[in-house]
Amino acid sequence: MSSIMFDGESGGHTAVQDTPMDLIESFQLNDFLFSSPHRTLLAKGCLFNAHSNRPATPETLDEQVSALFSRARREGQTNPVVVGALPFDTTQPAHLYVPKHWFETSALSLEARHDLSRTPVRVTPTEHALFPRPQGYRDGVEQALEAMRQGRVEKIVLARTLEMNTDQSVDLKPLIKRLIAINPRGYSFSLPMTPEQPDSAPAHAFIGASPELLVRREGNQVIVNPLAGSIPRHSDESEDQRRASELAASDKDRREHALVIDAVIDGLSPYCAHLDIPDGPSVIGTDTLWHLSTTIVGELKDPDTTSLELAAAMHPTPAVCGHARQAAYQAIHDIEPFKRGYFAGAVGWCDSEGNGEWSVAIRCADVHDTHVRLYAGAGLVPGSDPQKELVETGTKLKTMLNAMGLDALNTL
Ligand SMILES: C=C(O[C@@H]1C=C(C(=O)O)C=C[C@H]1O)C(=O)O
Repeated sequence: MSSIMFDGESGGHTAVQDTPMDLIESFQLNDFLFSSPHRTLLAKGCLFNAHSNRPATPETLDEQVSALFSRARREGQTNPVVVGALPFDTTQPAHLYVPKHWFETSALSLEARHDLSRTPVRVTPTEHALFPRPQGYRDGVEQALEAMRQGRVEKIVLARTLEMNTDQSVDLKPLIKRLIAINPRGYSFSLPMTPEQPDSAPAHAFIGASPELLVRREGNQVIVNPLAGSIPRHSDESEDQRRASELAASDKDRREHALVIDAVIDGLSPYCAHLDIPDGPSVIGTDTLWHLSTTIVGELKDPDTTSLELAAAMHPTPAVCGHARQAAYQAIHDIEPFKRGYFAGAVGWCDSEGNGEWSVAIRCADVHDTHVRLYAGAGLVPGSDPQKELVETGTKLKTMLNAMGLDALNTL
C-alpha cells in the first residue's frame, strides 16, 4: 500500500488517513493484524520481544508490560503498543512483543467486507486427521460428565483438534481477508509467532476469527462480551430461527452461560466502580452458530488499569475452561490428549495509555508452513450429550474451514 509511511527509525504509532482496507491490503506474513467490529490495527516488524519465561499472571504481565513500554520509550517511541497472546495455561509465558510500527483506523464496513469475501483462498490438504478421533472425544465427554457426577466440578470445556498437512505453505493474506469478510461481528486476527523473521520465511502464525470479546478498554470504560451456550445454525431460515429460540429457552445453556457471567463479574468487580449488567442473555449469530451473549459495561476505578491487566484478571473464564477453575483445569489436563497453546487464551493489543482490545482465542488455528492445527471446544455441564457436543465442536471448526474453502471436510 503506497500511503503507509513509517515515521523514522524509532517507529511507533503512526496516525493514518488510510482506510481499513488499505491496512488490510498492506498486511504481510509477519505482521500482526487485528480487525474487530470497532477498529482495525496493523503492526509491522518487531522492535523487541518480551522473551519471558514467567507465568502469564496479572502481576507478572503488568510488570512485563511496564518494562516493555519503558524500553520502547528509551528507544524513541512516543506511544508504543504491545501485541500478542496469553496462553490458555497461565503457568506458561505470554507471547508479547513491541512492534516497530503500528497503525490503527476504523472498522471495515459491511460493504467492504462483502467485496473481500470474494478473495480466493487456496488451501489444499494432502492429509488430515481429527485428534482425538470422534469416539475418543465422546469418551472424553463421558469422563468429564463422570467428574461432574462425583461433584468435583460444575462445568468443563472440552476441546478437540483437526490437523492437516497442505501441499504448500499456507498463504496467510487471503486467509485473514476471508476470515474478516465472513465474520463481520468477529475479532479476526493473524499473530506472527516469529515476528522478527523476514517475510520470506515460511508462515508461522496463530490465526482466527473469534466471536468473543474478553475485554475492551477505552479510557475509563470497560466492555466485556462473554459467550456461552451454543447451537448450530441451519440453512433453512425458519429452522434457523427455531434453533435460536430453542437456545434462548434452554435451561442447560442458560446454566452454562450464568457460570461464565458470575465469574466475569467476580473478575471485573475489584477494578470497576460500577457495572451495567443486563437482566439476561441475548442470542447472537456467527457464520455457523447461535450463541448466548451478554455485554457488560463498567467504569474503571483506577485509570491506570490496563486492558491487558483486565484480560489477565478474567482469563481463563468458564467459557473456555470451566468452573470451578482449578478443578476444570485439572480435568482438561487429564482428558485432552494435546496441548492447547494459545487456543482458548486471548489475542489482542494494549497501548501505552492502557487502551486495547483482547479477544478470546477461539475459532482459530496454528499455522506453521505446511502444517495446520484447528481447535474447537464445547462447554459441558450435567445433562450435556456427547454426540451433540461432537456436532457442536465440528460446527465450530467450520469457521476456519469455511474461510479456507474446505467447508466440505468432514468433521465428524
Ligand atoms: C470453546 C469454544 O467456544 C466457547 C464455548 C461456547 C459453548 O460451549 O457454548 C461458546 C462460545 C465460546 O465461549 C470454541 O469455539 O472452541
